[in-house]
Amino acid sequence: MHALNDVHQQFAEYFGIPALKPYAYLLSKKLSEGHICLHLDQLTASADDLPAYYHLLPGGSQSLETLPLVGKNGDDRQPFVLYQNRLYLQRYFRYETGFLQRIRQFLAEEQAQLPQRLALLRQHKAFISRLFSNPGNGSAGASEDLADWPLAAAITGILHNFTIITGGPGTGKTTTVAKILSLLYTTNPALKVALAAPTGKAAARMAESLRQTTLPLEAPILEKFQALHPSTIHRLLKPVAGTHYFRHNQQNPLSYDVVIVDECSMIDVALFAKLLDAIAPGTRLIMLGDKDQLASVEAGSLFGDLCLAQPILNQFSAERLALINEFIEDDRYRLPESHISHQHEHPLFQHLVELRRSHRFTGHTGIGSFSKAVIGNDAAALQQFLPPSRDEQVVIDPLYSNDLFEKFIAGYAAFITEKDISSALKKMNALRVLCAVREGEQGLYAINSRIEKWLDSKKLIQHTVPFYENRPIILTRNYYEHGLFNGDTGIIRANKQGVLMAWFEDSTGTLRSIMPGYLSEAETVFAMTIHKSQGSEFDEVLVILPPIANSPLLTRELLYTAVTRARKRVYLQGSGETILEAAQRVVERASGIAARFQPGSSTLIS
Ligand SMILES: Nc1ncnc2c1ncn2[C@@H]1O[C@H](COP(=O)(O)OP(=O)(O)OP(=O)(O)O)[C@@H](O)[C@H]1O
Repeated sequence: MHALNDVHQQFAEYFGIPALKPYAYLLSKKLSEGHICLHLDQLTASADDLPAYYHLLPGGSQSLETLPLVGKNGDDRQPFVLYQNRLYLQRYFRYETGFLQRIRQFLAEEQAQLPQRLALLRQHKAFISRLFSNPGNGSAGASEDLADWPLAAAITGILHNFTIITGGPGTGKTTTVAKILSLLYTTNPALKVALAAPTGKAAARMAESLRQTTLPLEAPILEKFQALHPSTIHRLLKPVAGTHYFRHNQQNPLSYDVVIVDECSMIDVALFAKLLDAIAPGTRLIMLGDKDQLASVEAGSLFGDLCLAQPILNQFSAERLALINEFIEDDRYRLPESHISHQHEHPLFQHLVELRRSHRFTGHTGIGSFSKAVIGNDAAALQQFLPPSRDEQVVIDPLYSNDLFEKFIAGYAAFITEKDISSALKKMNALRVLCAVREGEQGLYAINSRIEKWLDSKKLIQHTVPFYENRPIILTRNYYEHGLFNGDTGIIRANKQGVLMAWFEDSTGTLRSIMPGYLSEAETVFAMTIHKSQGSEFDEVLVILPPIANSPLLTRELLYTAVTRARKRVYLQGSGETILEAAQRVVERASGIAARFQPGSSTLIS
């Protein structure tokens, strides 16, 4: 008898079926690593994770079908489901199936609307051409892809009920949404629009950038933009207290005409399934995100999976390409014919557009080039940034210089010495230290405490009580009762009565305070994990990588996400070797999304 000191083993043993145990063990392990299922045709690779006392079935994965507790199509209510050579837990299979079914419903529902929407587009041709008259001078990278992808994305969003717009930082996703909304508001001033994102910060950022639009719009439309209210996905769906359910679901869908969801790469499979469930397929759903970013901490990388479900992005039928080009007056920005595809069978064909020109990172140096080199695993380009590089925006420090660290954290004095709380919050969010891991010398806990000690030594803080004055905090769970959400950042400051309170800004920029004692789950946020930094941006970041070679945690997505949090400058403490290794390491999360979307494959369970 082996000691049950491993949760995956406990899970495997629970079902008491010897032949099932190794599969249950591997599945449990995969789920803990963010996969939705276990790929049975990749078992040889996973078998290394199996303890020596478990043995896979000699007859291969086919023999799994004969085992009790393994259902074949999800309808037989067994704890495990075997489908298209993937083993799922029933719950995850249902989420994945529900997600795919719902997308199919959106795609089916929009068909009847297309002729009318096409007519609407043509009717407003002058307006659209004016909005898109300037595709900008952003950096398209080495390929110099000048095509006006934002216009292609906008036309996609206007024609369809289901649209995905993916792109790196500053590629114009929000601006494109502003343009889509401008047209939709023009044609229907009573349009009901919901803006949501997985974190309050990301939702607020999207709303703020929509409100600050510089598009040449008429006053009534600008007023509509001012009235847009962002919310987290949780708040939009209205959680039922004490359960995992939401008040909005298939029986009680949200009553909006358009739902826009940003930072979709952060949404896990369960929340994605519930979100789609709560949106009636007659609604226009526009999902924004960066397919190259880290996936959710929980299971699933559905946004990335959807983006990768088709082998080539930005392909259109000849007819659609010609339609888009009708709106582009300048020949240089027209979509070239090389983007015509005759393979129209994929259900997501023409529903997904990748924006490729960054308006934030222009030119060929700095954060834009570095992040492209990370995503492209371009070792030669990455090497250019290693010392003695003198790049203005990307500074790599393999020696973990104390001087650099202290100079960076000295920047925190700006918010600490700022009297006005709103301004202090803004200054606090102008820079951030990002850690790849929580434990160890370069981990979150040690770095936060090192920063606190240094600031204490400079008399900038007095770290005598847990909620000391000027402690920056991040919430690690939702506090619905206080309208505060996981990922919200605040600051401890005294109120007029001299009582130390936690201060937060809501999505409209209004300050609110709460007794810190209510916030049982809050962490110090001089430094935060790269995972938690998703959905936020800072002028400057200091990324601290652990000095260990071959860490499975250091992946391309992690490094890319960290670097692209910075708007102006990124400092990276870590060796060149660690950076090159991270750029090489891609973690693909197992799911059935791409396979179940293949033409001819049945998405639906029988
Ligand atoms: N066609 C354009 N020409 C010039 N500037 C543009 C254009 N489109 C967007 N921008 C500017 O580029 C910046 C980034 O645009 P936007 O916020 O829409 O990008 P995003 O992809 O949503 O970025 P984020 O990664 O922050 O979500 C904004 O300042 C915006 O005004």
